[in-house]
Amino acid sequence: MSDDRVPLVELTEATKIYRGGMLSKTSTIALDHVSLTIRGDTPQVVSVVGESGSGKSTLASLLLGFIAPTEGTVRFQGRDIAKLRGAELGQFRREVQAVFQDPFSVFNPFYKVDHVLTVPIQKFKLARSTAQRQEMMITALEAVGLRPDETLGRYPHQLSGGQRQRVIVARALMLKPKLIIADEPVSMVDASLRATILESLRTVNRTLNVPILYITHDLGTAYHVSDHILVMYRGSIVEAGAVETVIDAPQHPYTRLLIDSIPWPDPQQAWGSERATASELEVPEQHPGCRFADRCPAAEAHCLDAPPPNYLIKEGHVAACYLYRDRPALGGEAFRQVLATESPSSS
Ligand SMILES: Nc1ncnc2c1ncn2[C@@H]1O[C@H](COP(=O)(O)OP(=O)(O)OP(=O)(O)O)[C@@H](O)[C@H]1O
Repeated sequence: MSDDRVPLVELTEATKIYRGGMLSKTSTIALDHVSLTIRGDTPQVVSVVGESGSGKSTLASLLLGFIAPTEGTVRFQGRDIAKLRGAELGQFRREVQAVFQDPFSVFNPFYKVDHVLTVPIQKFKLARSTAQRQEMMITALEAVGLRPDETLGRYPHQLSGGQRQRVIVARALMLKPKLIIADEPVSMVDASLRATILESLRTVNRTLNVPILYITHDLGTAYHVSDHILVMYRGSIVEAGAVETVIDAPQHPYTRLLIDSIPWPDPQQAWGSERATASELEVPEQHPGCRFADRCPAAEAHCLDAPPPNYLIKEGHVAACYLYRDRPALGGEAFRQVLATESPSSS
């Protein structure tokens, strides 16, 4: 039995360092002491946004248990996922479902699309009869807005990219997951199909109360589908809060840069490549302070001394920037609690 008081997911000071190979001495800090809570009792869509290389996919891989943190822990329903084995690991694999960027890679071109649905039904022994199996597939396909008679019995190439991706959402749905991690799920499909896929994820979130972590570099779609947003920059969460608050009143200079660089209202615009006009400050290549200092128009000498803590801008909204040093600084646990607060738009 799950206990609603135990957070669904708890990331505590998670750091991931990728070491270089045999011939390389370099290492990359892909995630730097990230703390995060996702609650199961108030299911939300939480977007993780940031430019390429900011650590979004590393965060997804940690939460899916594909990689282990170099430091810190990732807990699912109170259990350290690095220690799950046997039946517990199997249950975790069923309860945390992934929807990835490229739906085509999940399909075997020689099998009808039914195959991606029947395999998990058999693997997790979800149906007792062929009729029940068929009914499960039909219900799941309908839940994501697909017509079963136009989907089942076809080969992958006979479906559009958007339909294929919705089959993957249907598959995730059949397993009755407790969390869906969608890593760039619409970046490889036509703009015209993106809305339907995101809509199907939103329907799953709303009707089945499944929290969704939506990873994207596209601020436009994040704005439309999510309740909360986490903005990442070089391995750290630099701003977090309810999506309307963060987008309408961004506080961190990096978030402002990103929002200013989008030619709204085009939601397909990739973002993050623009450079801010940095301050006059001389920023050495190595320093222990804010990682955004070299691009930040507001950087001052003290920004280089130590990484900025998370300052509470207002209830449910935090930014890691010394511009707000007169506000309360939150430790890891308090920061996690802020992120776990119910958003006004969820009910
Ligand atoms: N397996 C790996 N080995 C070494 N370095 C890696 C590995 N995976 C990711 N990195 C590095 O870690 C950093 C974060 O990468 P990550 O893929 O998590 O970022 P991202 O925000 O998802 O980027 P994108 O939007 O381009 O997918 C990058 O500097 C990347 O080069």
